[in-house]
Amino acid sequence: MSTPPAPPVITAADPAAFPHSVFHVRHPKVIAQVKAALPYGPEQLSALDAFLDATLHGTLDPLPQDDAGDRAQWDLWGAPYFGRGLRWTDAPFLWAESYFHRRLLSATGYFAGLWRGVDPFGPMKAASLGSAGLAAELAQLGSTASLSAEERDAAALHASLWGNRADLGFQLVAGAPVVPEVLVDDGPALYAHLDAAPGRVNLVADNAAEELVYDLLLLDHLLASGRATELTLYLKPRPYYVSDATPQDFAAAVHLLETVPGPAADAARRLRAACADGRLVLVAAEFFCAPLGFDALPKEILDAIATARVTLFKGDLNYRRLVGDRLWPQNTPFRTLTSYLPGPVAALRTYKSDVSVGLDPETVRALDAAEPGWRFGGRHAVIQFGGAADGEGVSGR
Ligand SMILES: O=P(O)(O)OC[C@H]1O[C@](O)(CO)[C@@H](O)[C@@H]1O
Repeated sequence: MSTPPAPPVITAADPAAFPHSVFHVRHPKVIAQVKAALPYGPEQLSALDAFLDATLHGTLDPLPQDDAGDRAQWDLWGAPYFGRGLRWTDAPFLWAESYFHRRLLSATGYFAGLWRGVDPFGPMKAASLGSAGLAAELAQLGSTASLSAEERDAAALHASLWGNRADLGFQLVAGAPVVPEVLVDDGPALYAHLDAAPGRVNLVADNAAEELVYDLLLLDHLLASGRATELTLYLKPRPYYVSDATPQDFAAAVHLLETVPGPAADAARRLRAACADGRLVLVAAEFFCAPLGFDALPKEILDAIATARVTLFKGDLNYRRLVGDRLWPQNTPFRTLTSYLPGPVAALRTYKSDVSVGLDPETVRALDAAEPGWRFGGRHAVIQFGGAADGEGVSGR
């Protein structure tokens, strides 16, 4: 059994590296967009300005008093960083980005007063869900009827994969749409695994709106084709990372599907029926808004992974939490890094950050030479299937 030591955790401290730009380029845009999205009053607007200033020029301090009830929890999570004169970019990138999004909610008044419970990203999500492009794509779904069964399988998986490019935070800095490239496609192995024995499929969702619509179509495809006997969809209990999907976003996505006659509305009808009879269960787990890797998953989610036929993890952030937010040698096997989980897992991930595993060195060399920055552009993706735990692991995750 090989147990290579874990490489250092990624931080945003290096001004020349990508994570630093998330704090210094992307976050100012996110806050400007939030300020413009809703008619906030002076209190929220100045809290947002002060918060941005603190993340750019200040040091890490405890959560302000608000009504969320998680201050003691954050004091524990933040103990290594709070009150030590550390800049936001000095803490682990995964931790600091998560704390950024938690503090952003406080600044908008999400936990108390008039703006309590109002999603600061709601208008952006609604615009994405209501886009003419998405409506046109959904109206064309009937054209997949002419595809072979294998092509339909691949189409459902790849639509869910590339739906991840529609992450609204990412679009603030992404360039024009580009030709996508899948570097690893374990889709056929994943379907073969499900064909060998159907069972419950868990999907850990990422973004709302367009991405969630295609995730729902994938779940419907798995249920309708008999691969999944039951489904569990993991959502965020509250807004997080700009466009992450909440139960309210789930309802909005089902509603949109219902409005497009044909295959989209048919899928919505089946999904509603599955919700009604308990074959599709939604879970909005607090853990998914925690600044932690999945090696800290609580027992109930680990049990759900152990008893599922497969658990699908969507998107870049879930990928970082799954394999560990570290600069792994890129040929480290995905299976090795996910073997700490008690059941089969697969990742559907477009590249939006440094972490990269499961690639052969020749592919990496060619990508680095042809397109420096390929790991941040959202043009490359992987579908990686980890199979069941095989006892191989990495120390120090
Ligand atoms: O919505 P996704 O695919 O999880 O992407 C979120 C990603 O965007 C970033 O915030 C910036 O690229 C990453 O740090 C994060 O992992």
